[in-house]
Amino acid sequence: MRTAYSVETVRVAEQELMARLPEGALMQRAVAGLVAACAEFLGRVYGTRIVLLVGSGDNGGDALYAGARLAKRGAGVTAVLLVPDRAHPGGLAALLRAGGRVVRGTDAAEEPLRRADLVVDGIVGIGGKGGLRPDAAKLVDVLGETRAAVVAVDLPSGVDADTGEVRGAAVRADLTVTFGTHKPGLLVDPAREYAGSVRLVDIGLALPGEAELEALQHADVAALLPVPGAESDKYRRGVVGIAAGSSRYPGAAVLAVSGALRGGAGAVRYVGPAGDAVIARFPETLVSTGSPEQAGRVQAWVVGPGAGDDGDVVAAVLRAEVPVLVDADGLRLADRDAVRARRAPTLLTPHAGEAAALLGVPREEVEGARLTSVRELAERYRATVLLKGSTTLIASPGGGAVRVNSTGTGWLATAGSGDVLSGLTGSLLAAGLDAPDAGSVGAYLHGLAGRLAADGAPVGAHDVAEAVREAWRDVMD
Ligand SMILES: NC(=O)C1=CN([C@@H]2O[C@H](COP(=O)(O)OP(=O)(O)OC[C@H]3O[C@@H](n4cnc5c(N)ncnc54)[C@H](O)[C@@H]3O)[C@@H](O)[C@H]2O)[C@@H](O)CC1
Ligand SMILES: [K+]
Repeated sequence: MRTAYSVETVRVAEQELMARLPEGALMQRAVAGLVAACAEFLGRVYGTRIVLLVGSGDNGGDALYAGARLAKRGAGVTAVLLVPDRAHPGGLAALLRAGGRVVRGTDAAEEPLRRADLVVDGIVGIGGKGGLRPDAAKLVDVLGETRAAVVAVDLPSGVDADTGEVRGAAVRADLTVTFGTHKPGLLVDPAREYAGSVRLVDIGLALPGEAELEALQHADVAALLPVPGAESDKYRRGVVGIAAGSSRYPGAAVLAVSGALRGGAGAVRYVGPAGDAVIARFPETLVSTGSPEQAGRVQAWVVGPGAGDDGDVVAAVLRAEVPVLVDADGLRLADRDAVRARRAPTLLTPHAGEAAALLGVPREEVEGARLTSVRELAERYRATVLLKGSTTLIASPGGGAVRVNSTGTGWLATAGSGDVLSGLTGSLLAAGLDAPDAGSVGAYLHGLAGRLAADGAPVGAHDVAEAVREAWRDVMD
């Protein structure tokens, strides 16, 4: 499991560790990792031109000490001091001793930046408050006009470490070298995109059990996937009910069923007006035309994909005392109080546009503040919420770690892809996974399937559904 901790938690852990170590030792651990990453990034240090962007805190101190070590290895190092009289004194002295040079202010930065092989961004780290100040923002603009490679220290300056929000100018890094733990912003868009690839340097922080964010890895998913035992029959493996599709959108039903068949449940029931289309494609589906109550036993329901305006079906499914996944049209039709009153788990799976409609805010607001939005929705609906997107987030009511999925690919932004995810995830619910696990395992497999199916070329949703089995095998390998 990859985890990320909030700034507040990092600060506490740092204090505890610093109290036990000689002064400056922690920073030197961070610096050693930063130097190694820069050297590896450059390939060869001797003769390269490196520019340090140095703010007024310890983030700038890291950059200065790293610059000093790189200068000793033969790099030409220039530090741009944003606030010259507040640059880290020890770091600055070390750089000057090692033969580095210093320029002051943004205007003087232009020429060295244009000639740099590598820029080290030490403007601000976890001490950053609000958007970058005007002189720092100007420096970031100047940097943006150059083609230099950028290594960010701890975080790309200008992104919000705790939320992943980016308000105004921020450094776009090729590599971020982060210390002690990932910060939430490094795993959540839009900030994640500014970080480039991320390298974690262990500085020995002791972190608490519960993280702010958790990202499942292959081994975590493998441990959660339902595997039939010798005693299994279809009911023990779980039966998932799909109430989806309409005469106008029969395809949504077919795709949701295609996802459900690959999610590990023992059988798939379909209820709705698209039964003929479903049975033609998947004859193993148990199809009925009545209401969800009459469909027979299920261990979980999926409702909403392509449902059009059939609010009665959504209401009927919400009355069922089994886990329910609500997607697409179902989100619009679901009564909030009915969702809040449910005793069995509910999983809502909006994309940013649907989440925005539920929250009554513009879509851009959800896209810019994904973590805040998903938490807010989970509280308002007292349900687990899976917010789809380039970094899918899964939050449950009452706080606790938010799951983040990073297997996704831009190729998944294709019609019907969400229907496959809802069927797949509903099947995992029926197989007995709890809502956060079903959501995060579903998103993981779906993202991986999307990557495997796409392999660098466009895909349709049915390709993604078909690749779920390959993704499953890949995880179990
Ligand atoms: N505390 C520790 O034990 C360690 C800290 N380390 C480094 O220290 C950093 C944290 O250092 P600090 O607490 O000094 O904080 P930072 O250096 O991240 O930022 C604080 C400084 O930036 C300025 N600032 C704040 N918001 C700004 C904004 N929006 N625009 C421009 N300037 C802004 C403040 O005036 C302050 O001087 C970490 O990110 C990491 O790089 C590492 O050396 C590892 C050890
Ligand atoms: K930084």
